[in-house]
Amino acid sequence: MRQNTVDFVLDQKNVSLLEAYDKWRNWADSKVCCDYALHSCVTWWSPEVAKEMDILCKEKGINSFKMFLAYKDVFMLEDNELYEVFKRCRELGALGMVHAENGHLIAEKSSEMIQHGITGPEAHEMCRPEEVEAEATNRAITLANQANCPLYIVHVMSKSAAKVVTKARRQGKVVFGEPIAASLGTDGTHYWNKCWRHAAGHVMGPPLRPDPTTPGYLMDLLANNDLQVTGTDNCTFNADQKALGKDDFRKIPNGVNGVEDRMSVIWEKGVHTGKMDPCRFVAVTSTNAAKIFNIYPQKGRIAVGSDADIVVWNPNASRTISAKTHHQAVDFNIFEGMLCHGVAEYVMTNGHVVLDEGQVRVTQGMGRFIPLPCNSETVFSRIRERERTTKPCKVEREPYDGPVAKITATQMSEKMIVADNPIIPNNAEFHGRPMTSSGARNLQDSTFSLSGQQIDEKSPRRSTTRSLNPPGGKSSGLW
Ligand SMILES: NC(=O)NCCC(=O)O
Ligand SMILES: [Zn+2]
Repeated sequence: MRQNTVDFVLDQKNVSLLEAYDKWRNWADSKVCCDYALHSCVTWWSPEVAKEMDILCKEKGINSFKMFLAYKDVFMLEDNELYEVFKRCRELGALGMVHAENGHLIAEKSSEMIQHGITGPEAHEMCRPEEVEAEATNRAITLANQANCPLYIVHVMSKSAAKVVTKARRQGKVVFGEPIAASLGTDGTHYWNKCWRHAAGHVMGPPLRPDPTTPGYLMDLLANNDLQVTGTDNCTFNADQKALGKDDFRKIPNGVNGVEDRMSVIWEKGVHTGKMDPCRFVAVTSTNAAKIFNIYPQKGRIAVGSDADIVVWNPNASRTISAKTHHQAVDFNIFEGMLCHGVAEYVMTNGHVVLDEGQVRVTQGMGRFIPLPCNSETVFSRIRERERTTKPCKVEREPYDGPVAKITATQMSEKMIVADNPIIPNNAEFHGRPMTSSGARNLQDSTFSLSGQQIDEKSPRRSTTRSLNPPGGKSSGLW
């Protein structure tokens, strides 16, 4: 087995993607203790971003871009922007990745929580329940599919979102789902813990789910290839940093640990429970990621010619996870107290032993940046075929040579007036489609509206409203 890492380059909105990339490389290159690669995040859209994506792919070793449907006004893209980014990814042979939550809805519901006086970490989950994740997952899949762009859903946290990914894959969509150590190893009941620090320590987006059967369910899907890869979204904050949100859950920084314990948690909950065999464990922790991110067999395989990044795993040993003994620079561990069967006894990176019977022996800077080439076969072979077979094709026909109506702007606006209705001078509010040529309602339109004023609301004599434009049209119409 082997383990490497891929971090996210995520800077402020409107910062150049190339500058952000350089910043990350400068931070990492002299410090990394194992090989690493990078994903780039796209949090704004412009022709400049499109150009930079090209450079990142062709010259900088980036082959995947993460976009956010959450974090309104900060990182969130609108649907039209996301669609543009997906099209660009497809052109470049890069993988689209999405943080799937409905940012608009979260913003509304967060304010409602505060208005109700619910300011603690439990509100973090309540204002972004499962369906908020599932809706955005479905939307991301739809937009990616329409752009013929392969998609990777990062941090799948709920049964509902996992079901959406599963269904889409069964429909033949090119989508991959990544549950993480957190969603496979623990649950969102912790948000209701009486200790604020404990509850806040679990805050991440999308949140852990209060349904305690969630981790087992996600593991079942992972074992059976409905989900394919495990990540961590490792992003840790100490208690004093989480405390920025002590009076307002919206200010608690999002993120939890995972990278150190990922293998243990997945072995414990996946292999030790009999849900998956050791080969599947290697696939979901290593090989599948290497294939999707196009670095197989250099990584993800133990073979002559592959990098000597090897974990020697003892399935008979056990350990208990604790913040007191972990190696991460954070004072909290979401897996605190979890007994894990299966322990990494030795770890080699590039042929060097870096974990020796539990002792970490690393040298800063010994890892390398590994460029990830575009056009992964695992990801793009189906996409390329679809490009060819699903190209839009026009119908060849003789041009229409009959009469064409002439209509002035005034005539058009007259036609758009609903006569005889004093409170609704212009019915455009209620109709997405124009009136028919005779002035009647377009029957493909609906007068049903989910919100706001209804077309017949407050109408004093609804049943007797006279219509000058009956369905079927007037005989004195335009024609
Ligand atoms: N998942 C999480 O809460 N980490 C912070 C950044 C992100 O949302 O991806
Ligand atoms: Zn995210």
